[in-house]
Amino acid sequence: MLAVEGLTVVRGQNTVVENVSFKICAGTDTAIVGPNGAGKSTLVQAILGILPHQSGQVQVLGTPLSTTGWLPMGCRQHIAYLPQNFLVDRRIPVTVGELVGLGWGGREWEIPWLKLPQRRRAVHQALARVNASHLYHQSIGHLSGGEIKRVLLAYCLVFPRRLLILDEAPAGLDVRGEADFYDLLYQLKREEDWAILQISHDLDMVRRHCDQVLCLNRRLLCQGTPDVALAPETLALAYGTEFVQYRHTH
Ligand SMILES: Nc1ncnc2c1ncn2[C@@H]1O[C@H](COP(=O)(O)OP(=O)(O)OP(=O)(O)O)[C@@H](O)[C@H]1O
Repeated sequence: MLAVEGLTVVRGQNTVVENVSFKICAGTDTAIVGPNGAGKSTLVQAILGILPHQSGQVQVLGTPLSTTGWLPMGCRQHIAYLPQNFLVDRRIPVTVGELVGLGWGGREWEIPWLKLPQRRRAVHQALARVNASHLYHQSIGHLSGGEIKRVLLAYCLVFPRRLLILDEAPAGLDVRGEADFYDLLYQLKREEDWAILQISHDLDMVRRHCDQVLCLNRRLLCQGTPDVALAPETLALAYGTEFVQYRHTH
């Protein structure tokens, strides 16, 4: 689904991601962990083509991403991305139904109203999956932080895609919302074969839910199953020995 080979990304004067290589397959959930400033968001943004990369290769579904971040539309539409923060002018007069509907679209150019009933049905289904049907007519300016997260997730799900990239996605969700969120991710990977790549600081969640872990601190320190990649030695490399001792004594 995604192949990254020797990826290096420079921001300003600094190399913040260096020579990173990994692959992710359909039907799996991969976590990127590492301390603040480790380059996790930068790595994801380079994979998405939001940031250019200086060297290395990224292939999405076998199609190469250019160094400037260009990917053919037919391939890009298989990727859904939920960012860490969603900054929007709350005065924009857009309803939840309209926002989620923007994520629905076919490959080719179409007359917008041609498939209106299909789009409406898809929007309702996506909102139902994230328990947000009641927000359909709500203006996006009136949503709480957790509600915005649910609506953005519906935006990702409204069209069938294959790769879901999440940057600390459940932050802001309540306890029930978080549990539902991980159930939904499990469903997407098991029943619909989505590949999931998620940045997380919640190591316990990563142990419970993820199949593969990438431990990053500018370079990839370790990759493997949670048991391997979150072993005390790797955590000590990433976060320092004091942190690992602290976790052991609590
Ligand atoms: N716009 C920018 N220009 C230059 N350097 C930047 C920019 N944004 C981030 N950086 C630097 O890039 C490095 C990696 O940042 P990044 O946001 O990718 O880390 P992160 O692992 O996602 O951190 P966190 O866990 O805190 O979200 C940091 O040293 C940061 O200061």
